[in-house]
Amino acid sequence: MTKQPAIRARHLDVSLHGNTVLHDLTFDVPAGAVVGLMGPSGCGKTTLMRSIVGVQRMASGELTVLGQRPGSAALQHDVGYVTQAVSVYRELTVSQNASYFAALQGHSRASADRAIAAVGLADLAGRRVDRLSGGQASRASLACALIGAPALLVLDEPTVGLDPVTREEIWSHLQSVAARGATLLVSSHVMDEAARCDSVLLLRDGRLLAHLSPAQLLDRTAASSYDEAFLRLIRSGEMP
Ligand SMILES: Nc1ncnc2c1ncn2[C@@H]1O[C@H](COP(=O)(O)OP(=O)(O)OP(=O)(O)O)[C@@H](O)[C@H]1O
Repeated sequence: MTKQPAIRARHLDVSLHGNTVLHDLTFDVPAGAVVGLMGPSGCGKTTLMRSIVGVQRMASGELTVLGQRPGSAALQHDVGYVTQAVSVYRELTVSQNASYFAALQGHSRASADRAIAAVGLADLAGRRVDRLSGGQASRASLACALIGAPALLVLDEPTVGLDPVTREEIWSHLQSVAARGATLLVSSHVMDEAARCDSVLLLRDGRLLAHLSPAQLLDRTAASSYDEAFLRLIRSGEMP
């Protein structure tokens, strides 16, 4: 039996203040996959993520998340979302933040501790977020989204502005979350991060250019790097 996709979009249009910013998007994110969401600044990545987590109204088309309407009460504990900005309380410690988010969702202190350990912050659990580095603070946000082991994690540029070593660490945490069976949708500007994903959704000007595996991306564009592959796709504007 084929599992239902974690995210299913059909002819999805989304408008912001009268401007259509997502046009006719049709794609599936398979359950258990790590899917990258990539495209130039302003192409609509954040808007698509906000639609998926149910904080952005769609104009037309269909969008289902774990078989439900985005943002429905049934999904409350099943979807984790990490925005671009660090979304934890800076004046609280990592542990206080995680315990607070756990309590809000009716989860135990132990689940908060597990989430902190899962992002490698156990040693810094007692430190205030405003006394952490940027990468550590990003991991603190990620820990809060991991509490309760949501089935779908939507992460808006979790590695933006981070050095390659910290990016590697974050990806290794994400990969261990995926290994547990969660579905991950992760946006990024760094095309090399396509290699970390099972497949990549490429957006340009609010339209889906392609949904390919990393190997297909290189093959079909005859490019030697993900940057080059992406530029070729963007410039051709055509499905490979
Ligand atoms: N409040 C708004 N009203 C009208 N248009 C908006 C509004 N907010 C964003 N937009 C436009 O919607 C488009 C998509 O924006 P979005 O933030 O989703 O892009 P993005 O791909 O996430 O960009 P970035 O990579 O820079 O974060 C952009 O062209 C932006 O100018």
